[in-house]
Amino acid sequence: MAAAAAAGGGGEMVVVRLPPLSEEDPLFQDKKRILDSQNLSCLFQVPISCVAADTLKLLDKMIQAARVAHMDELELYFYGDDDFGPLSARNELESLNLLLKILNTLLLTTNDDAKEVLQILCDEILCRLRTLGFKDNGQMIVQTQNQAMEDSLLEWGEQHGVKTKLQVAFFQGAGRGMVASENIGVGDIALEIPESVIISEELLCQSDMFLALRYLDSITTETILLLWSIREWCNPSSNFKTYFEALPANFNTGLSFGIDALAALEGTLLFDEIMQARQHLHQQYDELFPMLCTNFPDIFKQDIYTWDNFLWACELWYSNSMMVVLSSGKLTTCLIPIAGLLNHSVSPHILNYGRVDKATKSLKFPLSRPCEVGEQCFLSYGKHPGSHLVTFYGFVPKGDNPYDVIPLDLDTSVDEEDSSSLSVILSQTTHMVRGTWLSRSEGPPTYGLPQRLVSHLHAVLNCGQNESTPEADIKENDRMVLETILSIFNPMLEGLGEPDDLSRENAHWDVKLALDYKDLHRRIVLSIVTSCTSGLAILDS
Ligand SMILES: C[S@@+](CC[C@H](N)C(=O)[O-])C[C@H]1O[C@@H](n2cnc3c(N)ncnc32)[C@H](O)[C@@H]1O
Repeated sequence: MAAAAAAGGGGEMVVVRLPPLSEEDPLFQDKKRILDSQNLSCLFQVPISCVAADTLKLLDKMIQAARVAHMDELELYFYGDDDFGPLSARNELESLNLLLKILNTLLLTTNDDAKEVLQILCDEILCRLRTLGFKDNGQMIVQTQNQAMEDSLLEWGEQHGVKTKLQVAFFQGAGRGMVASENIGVGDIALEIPESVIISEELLCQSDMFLALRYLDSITTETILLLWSIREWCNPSSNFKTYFEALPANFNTGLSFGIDALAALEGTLLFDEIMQARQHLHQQYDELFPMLCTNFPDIFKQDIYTWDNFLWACELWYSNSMMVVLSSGKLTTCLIPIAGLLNHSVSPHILNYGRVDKATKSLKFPLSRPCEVGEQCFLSYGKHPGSHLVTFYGFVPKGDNPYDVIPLDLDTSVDEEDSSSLSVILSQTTHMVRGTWLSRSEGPPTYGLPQRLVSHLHAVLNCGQNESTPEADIKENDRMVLETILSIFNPMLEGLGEPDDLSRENAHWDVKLALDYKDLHRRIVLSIVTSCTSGLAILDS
């Protein structure tokens, strides 16, 4: 989707054209409906003589259109008709960066008068990008620590062609992270890693392990890579010795939770997620060992391929790997020395990365929002809910995570004599909630709850209504919906019990993390209960 743009009629207008919505996008129809309902198109004519305030009003419209274009499924689900955004930090970053790219391209080709108005737009976008995440830095406290390992890793990287504007620092509760060693602007490359130091299956191809196992159907290349990394970790003459030496001895993810932490999670979905993941890994280990040690004793030494080392490698790959398109065009899971020191944020600096530049044969990490000297530079690990981050990464991120949702398994058995619009609502069977503090509306008709969920319950509870429905009936219908939601979430809240601050102070890392996650879960459930209760109070008043 290339951005098209041109200078318009007689030099009086600048035409800013957003890429049209793709019909291939599964959300195309929904996005088009929203754009139409907001009277937005992909084409904006900015008068060159516009006063600054009018120019900024036009920019607001452009940003709204870009937000809709970048909506994902979750944002669409929680979208309310009168919600113009911002929808999430990710969406905002994508939208503002798209516009900046289009405007910067226009700046290269337009005349001086047009440049002035374009510059006003660019400056405003940069200003908005600067405000998107100031909170991150203050929330992580820098610690002073011996960083000999990290210094060696950076030196090794430099010798192998790594270029960086970042350095390593230690943060309480997050281990190592990377901070900007100079001011880094939007679009600047914070880190550049040569493909030759990326650990991927392409590196593995020539190894004795790969040659021995490649014909075994039951073992995937990813598993061989994981087994290879265990051996390299223990190999003092590995080409990646400096990288493996600088890795943590323990990853402390949910996969290593002890019995007390698991007990603390009872009543949450995370308990099931961790148990299933652990069971899967145990099963995988039991299928591989001791079989491989018996069949390939020269390659698989028993003392190296222990369950503990296997779990360490699984945690390494889950918490440190990235999906990258290599110069060969292959999309594959990789370990990337030095880039693996970047921590995650829901409002990251680096959002778009993951394709090796064929010209330079390097993987570049450009900034989507500026990072000032001394500020921690964050990456996005992806659109993950807290439960996934605890299980596979071992932390709950700070700030509002829009992917923290509670799925609802609603009984949708209703009479089939419904109208077509009703069937559309009912066919949407996957419903969910998230913290209602993320919602912009509190009162009727949705009371801070997702519009799609409320419409679904209206349909299921047979409270079809239209413009001529008397107010008393509308209120009664709303009451039924709110009471139904309360009947789901009140028992959930009771099941979660009270927060337990005392036992947390001296608790082990895993119990603390489990309790942090439970607090988050409780906060979401409580917000639903509170919104429903306030809604019922509004209906009573
Ligand atoms: C790719 S590594 C990042 C470097 C890591 N901090 C280290 O010291 O090696 C991913 C791990 O960093 C930690 N981490 C990343 N982002 C974090 C955050 N926002 N808060 C707390 N810990 C974080 C988690 O332990 C996660 O498993």
